[in-house]
Amino acid sequence: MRTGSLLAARELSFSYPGSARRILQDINLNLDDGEILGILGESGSGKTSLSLVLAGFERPVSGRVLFRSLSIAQSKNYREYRRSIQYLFQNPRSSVNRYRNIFDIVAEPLSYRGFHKGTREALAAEALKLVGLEYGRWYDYPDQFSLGQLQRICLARAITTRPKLIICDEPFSALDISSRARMEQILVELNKKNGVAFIIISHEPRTLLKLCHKIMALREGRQTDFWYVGQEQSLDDYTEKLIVAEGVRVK
Ligand SMILES: Nc1ncnc2c1ncn2[C@@H]1O[C@H](COP(=O)(O)OP(=O)(O)OP(=O)(O)O)[C@@H](O)[C@H]1O
Repeated sequence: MRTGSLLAARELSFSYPGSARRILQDINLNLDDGEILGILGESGSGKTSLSLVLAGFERPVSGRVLFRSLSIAQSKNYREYRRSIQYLFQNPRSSVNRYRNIFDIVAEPLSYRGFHKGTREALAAEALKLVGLEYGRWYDYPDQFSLGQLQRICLARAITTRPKLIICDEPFSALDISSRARMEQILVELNKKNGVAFIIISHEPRTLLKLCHKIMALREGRQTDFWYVGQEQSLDDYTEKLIVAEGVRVK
C-alpha cells in the first residue's frame, strides 16, 4: 500500500462567493494514506465549509489544497484527486435518487467512469456485501429503507470506485444508536482492511476519539487545536482537552 501525504491544506482561507465574510482562516492540516482525521467543532464553526473546500467543491480565497503534494488547482491533478476521493453527505435521503433501485444507485459512479456492465455489477455487489445489505433488498427503492440503512447504501456507492479517501460530513448524526454502531464498525473495517483514509466531521468528541488517529478542533473558522489520539491516554485526559479546546460538553 502506498504511504505518504495524501491530502494537505496550507494556509487555507475561504469565503463563500459574493460574500466578504471570512468563513475559514489560515487552516493547515495533513492527512497521510490510511489515516483517519476528525474535524471537531460546534455548529457554525465552519466544518462543512472546510470539507467542501478540501473536497474541491469550493475554491479557497487563498492558500492551497494539496493532493500528493501537488495543488488541486492544477486541472490534471484535480481530475486525479476527484477520482481518488468520495464525499458522504450528512443526509443520506437527500443524496439518493428515490426513483432508482439500490443496485443502480450503488453502481452509478461506475457508469460515469466507463466500466463495462459485468464489472459494474460485480463491484456494486461487492460493495453492498461489504456494508451488509442483504441480497433480497438490493432491488428495493430508497423510500423502503431507514436512514441508517440508506447511509450504509451511500457508503457502498462511495466505495465502489475504491477511493483513497472518503470525506464524511456528520455521517452518524441522522442515525439511531444501533445504526450508528454498525456504520462506525464498517468505517473502521474499511480503514483497517482496505486502507481507506477518512476525514470525519462531527460535533461529538466521543465519536471522534473512538474512530480517529488525529483530531483538529475548529472554532469560528480557525484551527484552535490539533492532536494525535494515543492509546496511552485515557478518554478523561482527552475529554478535558476537548472541553478546553472547543468549549463543547462531552455527554
Ligand atoms: N452557502 C453559504 N453561503 C454563505 N454562507 C454560508 C453558506 N453555507 C454556510 N455558510 C455560513 O458559514 C458558516 C459556517 O457554516 P458551516 O455549515 O460550514 O458550519 P458547520 O460547523 O458545518 O455547522 P453545522 O454543524 O451546523 O453544520 C456559518 O456561519 C454559515 O452560516
